[in-house]
Amino acid sequence: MTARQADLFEVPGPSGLRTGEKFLNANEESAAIAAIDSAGLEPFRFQGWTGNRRTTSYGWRYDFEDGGFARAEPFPDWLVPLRDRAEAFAGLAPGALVQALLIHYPVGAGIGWHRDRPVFEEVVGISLGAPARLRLRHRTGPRAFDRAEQFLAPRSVYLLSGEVRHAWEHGIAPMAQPRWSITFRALSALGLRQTQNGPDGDPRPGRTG
Ligand SMILES: O=C(O)CCC(=O)C(=O)O
Ligand SMILES: [Fe+2]
Repeated sequence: MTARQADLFEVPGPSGLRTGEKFLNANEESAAIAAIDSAGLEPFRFQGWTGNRRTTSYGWRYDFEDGGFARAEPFPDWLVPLRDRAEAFAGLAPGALVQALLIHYPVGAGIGWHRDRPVFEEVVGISLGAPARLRLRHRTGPRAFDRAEQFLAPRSVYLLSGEVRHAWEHGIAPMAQPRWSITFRALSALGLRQTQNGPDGDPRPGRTG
């Protein structure tokens, strides 16, 4: 897949946001949901608080309990072709998306306002199951925000880069139907430094994922 396909388009709002519908077909979506469901996801934990969504990471993981950034299990085989397609969609070099996060949002779960951690640069998400709205906001004053919203069709892909990734926050309101997502991330310059100078002297993250 390339970014030049007819069903990919630039969306209005903050720059750096791009979406593509029909990134997966219905069979691929079912297979991906089944693979996520059997991947041993665990409730997301943040400083003693437990969220409703369930997650697991590959390649690298960011531990929100201890603030640590560490190697995780390598990508499972089923994820590698999706990672390759996500890189092509985003115009990234093969192997750039070194981290994958699987999320299952049961009914009533969402994700609060946040920016992804600064160890990461480009973020490429695949949306599965219920249609969702990616809410976006950018602070313009002490209590004022610019707001935007991006509809995420099932089986679609989105890229967060540049302005929307760095200057805007994103979140998804709790939903009435279950949703699953696959988020791939590239390392930022900070992430590359941290992975080069880790406590165990790890070299740069492997290019095989
Ligand atoms: O489920 C999604 O598509 C968004 C996930 C997300 O924003 C994150 O994990 O940082
Ligand atoms: Fe995020």
